[in-house]
Amino acid sequence: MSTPTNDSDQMIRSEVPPADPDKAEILSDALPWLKRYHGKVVVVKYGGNAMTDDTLKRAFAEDIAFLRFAGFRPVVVHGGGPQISAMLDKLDIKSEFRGGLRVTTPEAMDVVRMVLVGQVQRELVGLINEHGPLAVGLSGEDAGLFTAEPANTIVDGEEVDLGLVGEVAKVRPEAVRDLIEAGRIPVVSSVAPDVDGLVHNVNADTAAAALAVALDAEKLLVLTDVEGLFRDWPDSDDVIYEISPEALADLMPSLASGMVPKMEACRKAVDEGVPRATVVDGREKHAVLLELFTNEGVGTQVLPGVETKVRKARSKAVRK
Ligand SMILES: Nc1ncnc2c1ncn2[C@@H]1O[C@H](COP(=O)(O)OP(=O)(O)O)[C@@H](O)[C@H]1O
Ligand SMILES: CC(=O)N[C@@H](CCC(=O)OP(=O)(O)O)C(=O)O
Repeated sequence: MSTPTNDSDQMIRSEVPPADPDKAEILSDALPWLKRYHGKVVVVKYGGNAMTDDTLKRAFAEDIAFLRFAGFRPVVVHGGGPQISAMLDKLDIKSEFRGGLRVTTPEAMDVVRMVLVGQVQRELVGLINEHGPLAVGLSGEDAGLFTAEPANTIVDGEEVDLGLVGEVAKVRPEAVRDLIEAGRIPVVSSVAPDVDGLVHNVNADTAAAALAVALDAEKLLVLTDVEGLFRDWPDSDDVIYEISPEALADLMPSLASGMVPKMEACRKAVDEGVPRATVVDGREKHAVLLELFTNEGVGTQVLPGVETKVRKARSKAVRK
């Protein structure tokens, strides 16, 4: 029997790529953000328009699992406006939006609840749970999480009756806290009963803001399908990237459609103690990681005591 003279003669040689110092740099740049958010609650609102693409949906679920494994305490509040509209169309039930909110009849409310809780929430929970037994779905109806009161909205100076649309009058966040403490990721649908048990349709941005306040979240992160808040929408390509709640309050009357409840939610969250609320473009893959782990803010950030800052949009605003 011959003895090999050199061990390496019997080794399998494979191609190993050289170490890439740029990757180490990216990881090490994340350190300040890991320190800031370690153990902190971050409420992420996932908008219906940013959840229409399967690849983006999977990347979003991956990002949320990543946050959890990185020591954050993520809580997801999801929307589903386009999915509700598609189902209402299929069932031939008319629906219209006023001031960015869906006028909701009792018939439409059944569909809203079915789509949000039974369809959109289930899908998100499933996608997150591909990364471990993490996500648990609940709605404003569970364990008294939200109590709704009828929402009033003024459009063009007139009060509009929105039917079964609710504002969040009260939050009992204990059920969500229990899940967080157990290491789970709560995934919350924005339907909520009023004091008499009548279920209302709550805009998901509004619900996310109320929950962020009640949980003392470090941040409210809102995903949408635009680069951020455009100034003079849709006629300019200026995106506001930093604004105070007071400056935003002045701007509110000039905002349109879905941006109305969204920016009002961010304003209210910061006004009521959440240190920052940010709207980011959910069409960008891994938008959550980019926003939370890099210096480059990718959207519009609402935080106290700042001057309004504007940048040029990467692409022109498109009217939907
Ligand atoms: N000033 C503005 N800046 C950006 N988008 C605006 C503005 N005003 C109205 N919008 C519209 O608001 C939409 C976002 O609201 P919405 O469709 O409700 O989002 P989501 O489904 O993500 O909650 C944008 O796609 C855009 O069409
Ligand atoms: C009152 C109201 O408008 N409720 C919303 C609830 C879903 C939602 O907010 O979804 P997005 O985040 O995708 O817009 C609706 O019926 O469409």
